[in-house]
Amino acid sequence: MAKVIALANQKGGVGKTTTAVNLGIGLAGEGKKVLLVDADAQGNLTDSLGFHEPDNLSVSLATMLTKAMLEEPYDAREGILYHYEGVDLMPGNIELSAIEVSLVNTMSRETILRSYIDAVKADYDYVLIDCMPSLGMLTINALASADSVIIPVQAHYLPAKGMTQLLQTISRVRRQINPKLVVDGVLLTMVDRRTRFAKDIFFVLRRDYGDKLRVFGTEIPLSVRAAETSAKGRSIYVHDPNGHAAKAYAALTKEVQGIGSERRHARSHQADHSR
Ligand SMILES: Nc1ncnc2c1ncn2[C@@H]1O[C@H](COP(=O)(O)OP(=O)(O)OP(=O)(O)O)[C@@H](O)[C@H]1O
Ligand SMILES: [Mg+2]
Repeated sequence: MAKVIALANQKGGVGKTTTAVNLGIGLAGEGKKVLLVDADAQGNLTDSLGFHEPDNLSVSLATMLTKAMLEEPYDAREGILYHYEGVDLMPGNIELSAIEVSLVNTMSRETILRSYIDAVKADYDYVLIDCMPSLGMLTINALASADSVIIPVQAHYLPAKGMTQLLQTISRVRRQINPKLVVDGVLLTMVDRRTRFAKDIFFVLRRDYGDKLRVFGTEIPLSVRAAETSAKGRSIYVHDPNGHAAKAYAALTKEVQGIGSERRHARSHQADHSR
């Protein structure tokens, strides 16, 4: 059964979509079966993988969520696209903004996306959900569907109120809808080695949120090459395989795979102690 990871931060332009692409394709490169879900009405993830409207998008996440809301039986595999670098994609587009509105007046409005993810996740090792930059209904749905959250943070902005609000939302979803939800960590993105910002942010996160909020050991460097990939419809591993950004995303891929085993390890230790 897949591990479902939401990439979430209501702040825009922090690297959620770029991380979904390059972590997803990184995991596929490690032999994992990966589904990327574009839960953003901007459809950036879909575009970045080279699927442009209106060619391929007669069925999108909005179609599936509409069916789930109507409680109609549907084929959950319908509309899943395949990218040649080895990942599947459930595309998203502007129709998701209408879904965001209609969810508000729907029964089980927080768990509509979960019913879709539950219907497809048996086929995958990882499902990555690329969230939109808001804490609206679709992001709540993504958090309700996920096992864990990765929070990309742009290294040259000090995370202020926004981070507290995001963590509170995550806690609320955990309490009310999805008790298993954990934060895998904060991922520093667009790190410029010529400045100290990344170190300052690390310090502020530690000071304000303590050791409980893990910060990934891997930092994603500021890289023009990484920024170019979205227009090319491919990952950093193909676009600039020997560059810093490709190395960083490969390291992140390893780190993310390690998290599952770390937790299993911790649990089996606990079990040992409780015997
Ligand atoms: N490591 C990087 N170095 C330089 N530019 C980057 C890097 N990662 C992403 N970018 C660029 O920064 C912009 C924002 O990245 P991205 O779209 O991944 O963020 P996002 O959090 O998904 O944004 P949104 O909130 O709008 O969905 C894009 O133009 C992207 O190409
Ligand atoms: Mg995005």
